[in-house]
Amino acid sequence: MPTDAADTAAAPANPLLEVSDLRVHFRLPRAARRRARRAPDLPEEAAGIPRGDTVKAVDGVDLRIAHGETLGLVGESGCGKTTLGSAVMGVRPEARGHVRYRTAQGRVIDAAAPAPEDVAVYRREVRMVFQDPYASLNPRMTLLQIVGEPLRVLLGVTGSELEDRVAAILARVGLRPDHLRRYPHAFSGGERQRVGIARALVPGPRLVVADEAVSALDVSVRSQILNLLQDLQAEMGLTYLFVSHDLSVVEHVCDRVAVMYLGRVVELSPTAALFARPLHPYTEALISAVPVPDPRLRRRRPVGPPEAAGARRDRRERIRLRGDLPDPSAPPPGCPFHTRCRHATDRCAAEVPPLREIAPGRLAACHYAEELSLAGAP
Ligand SMILES: Nc1ncnc2c1ncn2[C@@H]1O[C@H](COP(=O)(O)OP(=O)(O)OP(=O)(O)O)[C@@H](O)[C@H]1O
Repeated sequence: MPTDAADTAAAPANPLLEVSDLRVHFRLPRAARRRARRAPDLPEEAAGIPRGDTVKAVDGVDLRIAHGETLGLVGESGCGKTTLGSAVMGVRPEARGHVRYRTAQGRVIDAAAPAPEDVAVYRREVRMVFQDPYASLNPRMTLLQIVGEPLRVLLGVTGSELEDRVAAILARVGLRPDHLRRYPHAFSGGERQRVGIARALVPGPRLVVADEAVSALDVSVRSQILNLLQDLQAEMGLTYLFVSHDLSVVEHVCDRVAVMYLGRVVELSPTAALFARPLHPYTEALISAVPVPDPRLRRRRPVGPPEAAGARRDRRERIRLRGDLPDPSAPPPGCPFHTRCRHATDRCAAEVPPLREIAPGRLAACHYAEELSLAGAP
């Protein structure tokens, strides 16, 4: 019998991070609101002009991440992935709800409202790897300054100890430790991303939010960085929230995947199950567009016989999503996906489907998830 998401056994019992009823709503600037009021019945093709006055970038998300797990967060551009990641980092003042993190000492910090003494602990233990290795490194700082800054600011490390620790982490991410005094421009995109990873890991975090961490890299470099992230995870006992629009990458590195659509999680499943048999029509469409896997990527965990997901996907038709992502300031009533869903009925236009447990460990927000899952069985 399906149950509500809040009661489900789909999530780990003692999570490292628990996000509950997280909402990040952005009020649009006044000019955009004026335009919207002047043209309330804009045709769909007049996209780009918001029709509402608020964008619900994240709208009631519940997630739990277990220690040592990699949770993928996927969805089209604009569905709220980055906003959710930044709310987890505690840098979204608009965030409402809870982001509860269990520290190494076993205390719980709410990133949405940390006590003053917890701010530095959170910044040390929860770190971020950014997408763009060019924009995210200050070109006027040396590697020693860039990577050393969190050690200096968060842990008060200085002098030769600072140099030693920076050199050690540079070596660990595959860079030459004697390059301490070089500037970012001397490095390639892949090397810069290694610097970004070193900067994230140097104060000894436990949770890392990787936001499109390999999207800006050449395909050949991408697999090296992903393999590095997986090695570091095993070695340092890291937990990852892995934000990506690239499902082929997510398939290789994640234990579970949360699929977002217009600010909500519409499916949450273990990776192998999600790729073998998606429960939500949106997931099904995203997966049908995934290209053949990159053979250079190591799999984090075996996902069944080699024939499994890839071959099944080859047999599956490519599903073209109708139209673009709706205006996020005026989402459709009922199921937010119904305007693009090939299975939608009148019920979908009227009733919001709750995120509920469809099978053990698997949640979906679709009125017809059970039927679709059976119909889509390979
Ligand atoms: N500061 C902001 N003010 C107003 N709207 C915002 C702001 N930041 C994000 N948004 C809107 O919130 C929605 C979600 O954006 P977000 O960047 O989180 O999506 P995303 O899935 O990460 O997309 P992408 O992959 O393109 O970064 C979008 O409609 C975006 O335009």
